[in-house]
Amino acid sequence: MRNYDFIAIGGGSGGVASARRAAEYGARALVVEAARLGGTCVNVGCVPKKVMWYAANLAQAMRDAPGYGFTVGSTHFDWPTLKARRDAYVLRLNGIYASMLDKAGVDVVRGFARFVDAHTIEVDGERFSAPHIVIATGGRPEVPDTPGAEFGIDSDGFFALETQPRRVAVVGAGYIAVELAGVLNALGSTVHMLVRGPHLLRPFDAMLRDELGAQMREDGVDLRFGTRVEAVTRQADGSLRVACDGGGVLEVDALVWATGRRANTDRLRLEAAGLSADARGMVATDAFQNTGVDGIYAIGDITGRAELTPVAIAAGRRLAARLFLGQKDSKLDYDTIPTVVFSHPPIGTVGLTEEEARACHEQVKVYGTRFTGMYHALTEHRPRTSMKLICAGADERIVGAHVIGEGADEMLQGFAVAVKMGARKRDFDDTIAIHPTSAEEFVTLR
Ligand SMILES: Cc1cc2nc3c(=O)[nH]c(=O)nc-3n(C[C@H](O)[C@H](O)[C@H](O)COP(=O)(O)OP(=O)(O)OC[C@H]3O[C@@H](n4cnc5c(N)ncnc54)[C@H](O)[C@@H]3O)c2cc1C
Ligand SMILES: NC(=O)c1ccc[n+]([C@@H]2O[C@H](COP(=O)([O-])OP(=O)(O)OC[C@H]3O[C@@H](n4cnc5c(N)ncnc54)[C@H](O)[C@@H]3O)[C@@H](O)[C@H]2O)c1
Repeated sequence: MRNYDFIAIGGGSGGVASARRAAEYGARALVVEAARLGGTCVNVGCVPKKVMWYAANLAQAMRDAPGYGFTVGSTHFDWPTLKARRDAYVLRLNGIYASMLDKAGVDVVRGFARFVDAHTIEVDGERFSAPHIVIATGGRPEVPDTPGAEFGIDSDGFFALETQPRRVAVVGAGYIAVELAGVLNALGSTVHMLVRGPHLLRPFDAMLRDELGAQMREDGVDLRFGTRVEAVTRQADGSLRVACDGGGVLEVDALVWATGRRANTDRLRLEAAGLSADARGMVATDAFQNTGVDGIYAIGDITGRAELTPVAIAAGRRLAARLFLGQKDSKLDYDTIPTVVFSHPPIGTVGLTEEEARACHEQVKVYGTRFTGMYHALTEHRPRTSMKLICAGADERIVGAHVIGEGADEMLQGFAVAVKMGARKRDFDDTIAIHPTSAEEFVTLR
């Protein structure tokens, strides 16, 4: 038995961040990781996704270039080259994570952890104990039990693709579905999006989801709402036949299930620690990441709240400060979490949607604008930018800020600080615009 002060099960965003801080505050810390350090974000999430997004933007820039007087010769995009370079980058990051943990004095054990009791885990027959154990095991893609579902791939499979599929069906309407569909479309695949409901990005402000749908359609994505996949079959030539309800049939080279994720808690032997999970494998916590069992905490995706890397990191760091720095009140505020969807065009959003604001505030005022950004004044492809500020109360406190369009991905971080600090509309009005930018519209809305 090896004894520690703190054990993080899972070496992804939350586990690594919490263990590094715990060690910094003097704790003997251990991270147990079953696969590759960095977890979902580094290996099959944010990082490889953003690389693909950049590639897609380059493809678009080459299409825009003639508007600025460039004659672009014939271009060729080689998927295997991009994949090899992307994989090499991710491998470098795995190494950086290992050396960061080493420098911080955190021990790393490679293997799959299971609980023995509330303070003990077992990894490949070896036991480790600690008074404080955080479960940070993240999630994995979930695929529906549609007949022939196994012929499709999930987001992990997307990142493993060795060649670019020429025709693709993407099932789902969440972050992953719109991001992967946008990338594939910009890189030249024919993309069909099969959405069972009436909207993309259901929890988002209606302006964002409607605008994204309209612009994806204009960009050539075949967006089909109210469509369920009934069966997938592989044909003799290797292509897939996708049968939808209502009789629609598609022939594609790949089908990507982007239908949500479930938590990695099913093989952890939670019951040995006196814990249980819900139907999606999520572990309930209080505001301090405490589970129902003393000394066991949960952070990140397995808590089912705002499944984002910075959220897992922030929750882990605050937990470490509470446990080892004496900061008794240290906890993450889950309100007002900004987020970006790396769709084409990208979306930035923070705070309440208009619908949510109207449900919880009596006095709501909405400011908005829709325009073509200057970059696109000269290009043939002319996506628009839409913005919305949602204000509540007599003093017009900004409770929501939403933007879709060129640059939205880099625009919102600073505004999120202002919204979090309780900025009023007049504070935005008092701020001098930065010209010429799209972001300046946020401080000139009337
Ligand atoms: C395609 C995709 C794109 C994304 N893009 C973004 C983005 O742009 N921005 C953003 O903020 N978020 C993004 N996310 C979400 C983000 O990746 C997650 O919110 C984040 O990784 C969660 O961190 P975590 O620590 O909870 O879990 P993870 O990072 O998933 O880490 C969990 C780790 O635990 C390990 N593990 C599991 N069980 C065990 C066990 N029993 N023993 C030992 N180890 C175990 C796993 O191997 C894994 O490495 C994306 C996700 C996906 C899938
Ligand atoms: N840019 C980012 O920050 C980013 C990017 C990707 C993922 N993420 C995080 O990862 C989480 C998971 O992303 P996700 O896209 O897997 O989940 P999601 O919950 O955002 O979307 C799942 C989608 O699948 C649909 N769906 C579920 N079951 C279905 C079925 N049987 N048939 C058809 N459609 C079905 C849902 O209606 C929904 O549209 C996100 O919520 C987000 O927090 C973040």
